[in-house]
Amino acid sequence: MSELSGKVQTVLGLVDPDQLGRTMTHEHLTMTFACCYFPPPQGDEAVAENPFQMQHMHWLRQNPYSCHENLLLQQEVPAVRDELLAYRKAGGGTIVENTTTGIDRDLPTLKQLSKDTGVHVIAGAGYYVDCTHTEATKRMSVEKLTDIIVSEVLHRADGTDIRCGVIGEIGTGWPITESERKVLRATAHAQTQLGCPVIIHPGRNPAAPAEVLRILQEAGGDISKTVMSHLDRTIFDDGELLEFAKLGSYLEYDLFGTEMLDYPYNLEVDMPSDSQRVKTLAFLVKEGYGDKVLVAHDIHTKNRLTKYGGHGYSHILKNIVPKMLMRGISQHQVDKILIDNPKHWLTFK
Ligand SMILES: CCC(=O)NCCS(=O)(=O)O
Repeated sequence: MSELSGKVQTVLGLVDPDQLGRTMTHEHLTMTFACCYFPPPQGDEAVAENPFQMQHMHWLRQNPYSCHENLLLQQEVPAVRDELLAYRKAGGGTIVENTTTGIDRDLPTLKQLSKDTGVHVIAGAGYYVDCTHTEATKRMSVEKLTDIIVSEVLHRADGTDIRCGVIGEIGTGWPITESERKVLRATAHAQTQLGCPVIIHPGRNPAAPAEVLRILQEAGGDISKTVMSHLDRTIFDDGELLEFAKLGSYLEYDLFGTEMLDYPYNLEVDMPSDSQRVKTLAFLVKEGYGDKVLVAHDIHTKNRLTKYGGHGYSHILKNIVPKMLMRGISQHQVDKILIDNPKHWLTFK
């Protein structure tokens, strides 16, 4: 039995799962999203160049990916520290930090933030989407990729003495590229060796989540210990959602706080409101999937910080939980979503 078995691995070391408390399973505290810059809508080119100030934040709410500065969350460490203190005060205990190779994972900063705030932080191993894979990464064999991922969890990552506690978010697009397929197979092989949690960023197509699970399963991955992220912008039909839920992964609604009329990466997508997200959670609970639901905000741009008028990392605890209760989700079930399900997912086998 490995020393990890029955424990959760944070950036400060191993902890007992009962210590985690309320957990957001998909956040970023420091990263860059420059890889996914999207040109502004025609006619708005000048607006996109406005100084990064409060009076321009209304534009960023609808166009977050069209301003270079907005994509540099790593410039906001002091503001994120304040937000984590507020998160702790609001009853939060743990944050899973999903920044992987390709979007500027910064483990020393995560460690310092955890020390400064008392919030448990769990870091992610592995690789983001194809466009961030280096040529060297693309040339690697599945075996080599597996060794790197295993080492990031078992030994250290990025030349630090810090270990990752989950694999992911592993980035995939649609269609899934060859390099992404290799990383998925390596993820499954590493998970088999480690008995660890895995979290996936699927492509923006309703068929993408199931296809990812198929690849993982074929490579020996443990679907019951795998989280499918971003379902709020990926599967919209209730029937399709139930078909996907049957496959057995965790079901994550992690874009709480985002309202965007034109989702630039796929204009077919109507991004739901928070009220619609809560309705979907209630539906999944009613259908018997209460043990599989997870929630988060996936903060990955500056404008979502409270410093810039955004909802911040405490939005779910402060605003969404009361709404869940109002819509008939019991306190017991809320606790499952915020405490028990993350704890079970994050504990090494
Ligand atoms: C790195 C953050 C991330 O991937 N967030 C998901 C954004 S979206 O695909 O849901 O638009």
